[in-house]
Amino acid sequence: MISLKQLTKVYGRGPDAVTVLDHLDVDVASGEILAVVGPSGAGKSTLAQCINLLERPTSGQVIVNGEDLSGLPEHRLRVARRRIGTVFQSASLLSRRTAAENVALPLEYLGVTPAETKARVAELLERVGLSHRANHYPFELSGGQRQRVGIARALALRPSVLLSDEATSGLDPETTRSVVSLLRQLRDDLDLAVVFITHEMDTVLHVADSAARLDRGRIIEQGRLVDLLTDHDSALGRALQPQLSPAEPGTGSRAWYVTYDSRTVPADWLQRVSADLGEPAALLAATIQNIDGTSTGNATVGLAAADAARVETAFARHGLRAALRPDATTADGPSAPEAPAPDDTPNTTPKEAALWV
Ligand SMILES: Nc1ncnc2c1ncn2[C@@H]1O[C@H](COP(=O)(O)OP(=O)(O)OP(=O)(O)O)[C@@H](O)[C@H]1O
Repeated sequence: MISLKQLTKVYGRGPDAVTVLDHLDVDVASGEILAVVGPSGAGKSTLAQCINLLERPTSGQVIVNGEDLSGLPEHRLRVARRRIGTVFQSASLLSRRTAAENVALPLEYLGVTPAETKARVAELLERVGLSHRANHYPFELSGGQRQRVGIARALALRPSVLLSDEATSGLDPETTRSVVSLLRQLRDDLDLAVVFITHEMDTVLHVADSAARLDRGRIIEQGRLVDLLTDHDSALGRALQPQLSPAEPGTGSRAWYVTYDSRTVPADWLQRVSADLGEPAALLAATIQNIDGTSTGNATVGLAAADAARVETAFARHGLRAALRPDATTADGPSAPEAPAPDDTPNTTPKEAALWV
């Protein structure tokens, strides 16, 4: 388990001081994946660096399994850092080392015997499905395979926390899905607490158990994914919904943007709403997914009914929230907030080396 308590990072001093992280409180339990999302400049990279203590927080605590790591002196920090494995964007593998030699790196720094290292590396590569690529160099591996090597390396010292810093950014959707499914598998098999930092909102639905939105250094909303997605008033929940381009509602009909607002929306809600209103309902766009056994999603529905209050009531009766779309041809619902814009992804820095030394 990892807890951040009042975590604060201020760069500069006096009138030049910039508060980049502002009293963050976050808990991630063992066996849980928390996605941290936020627009460019929100403080995601700084948060990642404070979690693995490449940067010292200005104040507040980083507590792993009950021990506060933030105040440790440098010589003890090296050992403490082993509890947090980090996977970076594009894995940052050493190009002159094979996959196996890259995974071995943290073990070599630790002085593990060659025989033990060999056995552990073989076990780790098998866990990430790359035993057959052990002797390949990074340039001989696909992007997804390189990330798997990065994950294996991050797990080498048996951490209880895995920090994924934009680890799927830049990967194609299919590779992202396979990396995400590996992370979920590892979460379960190793009971890891995973902090998954990303600017890719659509990945969050596939990977996370819970999500937090960081904006200008503050956590402005956080919660279990299923709670966020079934709460119409959650801006983060709505931002996490896939955005669709609905079909035209047809002459005489208007388009309604509908979100799941309850955990108990019946599967046949469209027929029910249609029956309640006494008119056919046209499905113009819909995305529905199962999160923790609960159906959530959004839809655009075309209806001829003129009485808006009556339509809203008909949807509300089945646990849905409906609002008229201002323009049926636009892709976003009327109250759907803008998802954070994709932004430049951070580059890895030589500082990372400190994680293995
Ligand atoms: N060493 C530093 N000194 C001063 N300000 C910094 C430093 N590092 C980051 N910042 C500032 O902190 C803020 C957050 O930066 P950070 O890189 O953590 O955001 P981010 O959410 O990761 O953004 P992006 O997704 O674009 O990488 C920015 O305004 C940035 O200019």
